[in-house]
Amino acid sequence: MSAPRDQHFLVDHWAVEKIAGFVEVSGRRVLEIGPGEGILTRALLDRGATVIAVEIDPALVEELEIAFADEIDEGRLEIVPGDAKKVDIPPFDIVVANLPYSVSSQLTFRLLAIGFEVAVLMYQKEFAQRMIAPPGTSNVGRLSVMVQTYASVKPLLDLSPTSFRPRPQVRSWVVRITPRDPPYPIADRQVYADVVRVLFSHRRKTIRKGLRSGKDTFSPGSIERAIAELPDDLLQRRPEDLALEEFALIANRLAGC
Ligand SMILES: C[S@@+](CC[C@H](N)C(=O)[O-])C[C@H]1O[C@@H](n2cnc3c(N)ncnc32)[C@H](O)[C@@H]1O
Repeated sequence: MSAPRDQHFLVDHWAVEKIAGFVEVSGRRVLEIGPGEGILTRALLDRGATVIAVEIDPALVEELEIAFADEIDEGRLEIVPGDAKKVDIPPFDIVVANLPYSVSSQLTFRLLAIGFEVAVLMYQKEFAQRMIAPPGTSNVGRLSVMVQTYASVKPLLDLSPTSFRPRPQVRSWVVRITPRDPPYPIADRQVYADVVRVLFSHRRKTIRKGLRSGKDTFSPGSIERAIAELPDDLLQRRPEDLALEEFALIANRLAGC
């Protein structure tokens, strides 16, 4: 069984130093989601970062406020109590965090929407593998397409359960996410996100049938117009076989471009 609120704390000091050192944080505003008992927070502060730490557990917030009273007084640490999925987050440059795994997807999408220079994030290994899955492989899905459209992702570290207390049942990967402009023009980002969502919620269907299943999202007229304009060989394939460029092509046709 997993710990409540994904509270698997890092106890491997070698791993903590590696994670804090993957990007230069000195003088930068670093967002940490889920500081827990503060082991990574301490490493980031020691490297000269100003840390904004968002923690959902009120008991941990209280412990952190006592343990880091000096850093808070000096303005080097701001603790934001609340749920990182929805709480207002003060401005930041970089993200470094051992994320709560059960909300990895929602937090990743939220961070990409807010924007950042670079993020070093820990995920469950299988989740990270889905993020980097190339087109045509079984792991590819909404997550991989959306993340790869707006960022490049590089695995940095593979950690075993022994790095944590209590030990999780899964391995963990630390990855670097660097946002970038989409490699292909996207006329309307909301339409693009909707296309990717609709097609992967019918992932066994061909693109033609998947689009026609999206009548709650797109008007029947715009779906038929897009189908008439798209190449037949694309309409016969399945979403997991499409390149990013082809999702952009479909979305641009639906957006009327
Ligand atoms: C995997 S632990 C990491 C703790 C610490 N960073 C470490 O490495 O030891 C995840 C942390 O995220 C917190 N957490 C869980 N869900 C959260 C949420 N929605 N928003 C903010 N913090 C959350 C948990 O209370 C816990 O402290």
